[in-house]
Amino acid sequence: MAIVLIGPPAAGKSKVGKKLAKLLGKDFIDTDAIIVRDHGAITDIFAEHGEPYFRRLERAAVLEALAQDAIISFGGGAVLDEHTQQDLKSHVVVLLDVDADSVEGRIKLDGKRPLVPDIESWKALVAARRPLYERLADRRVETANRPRDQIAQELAKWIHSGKEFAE
Ligand SMILES: Nc1ncnc2c1ncn2[C@@H]1O[C@H](COP(=O)(O)OP(=O)(O)OP(=O)(O)O)[C@@H](O)[C@H]1O
Ligand SMILES: O=C(O)C1=C[C@@H](O)[C@@H](O)[C@H](O)C1
Ligand SMILES: [Mg+2]
Repeated sequence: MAIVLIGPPAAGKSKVGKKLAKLLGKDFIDTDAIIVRDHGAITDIFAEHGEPYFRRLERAAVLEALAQDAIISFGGGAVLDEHTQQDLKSHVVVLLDVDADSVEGRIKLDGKRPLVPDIESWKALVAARRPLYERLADRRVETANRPRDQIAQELAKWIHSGKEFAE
């Protein structure tokens, strides 16, 4: 069984996932990184082939990742796939959440997300996805104004306690 981090773009899934894996002594897998490894930069894939093609590559990356007993950070939209939604039922799913005001600075920093070039598009995209993120998650963690180390430690404690199986 894997521990899967889902949530809005720039919520901190990749950064926190890496730290959590280290704390738990598990492998870390990032579905965006699998796609980049096999197919090149995400912005290029979107520009050359469009979103539906990207989502097919993403579904393959999700399958590769979920086959392993690891900490897995999903790309922000990986949960849109209905097969992936079904698959997540047999894994521990954590929603890393963040509000628009707190994410604004993070988004501006890199400009690497083709679907969220600015904060207005982030808001619209996250509003549309929020019910899905919340439905799939076993636990929700607020990341605004909290250091990544603290978030990773809180999650590691929760996993160690075994409570994720009872809740
Ligand atoms: N708790 C935090 N506090 C402040 N900044 C953060 C925090 N978590 C992440 N960041 C910053 O936000 C940016 C996005 O983080 P990260 O890449 O981990 O997000 P993500 O959820 O994986 O996004 P994506 O959906 O695009 O993969 C990075 O610049 C990171 O340094
Ligand atoms: O939220 C999204 O749909 C995306 C988030 C990123 O992690 C990448 O997977 C890509 O930019 C798409
Ligand atoms: Mg990421």
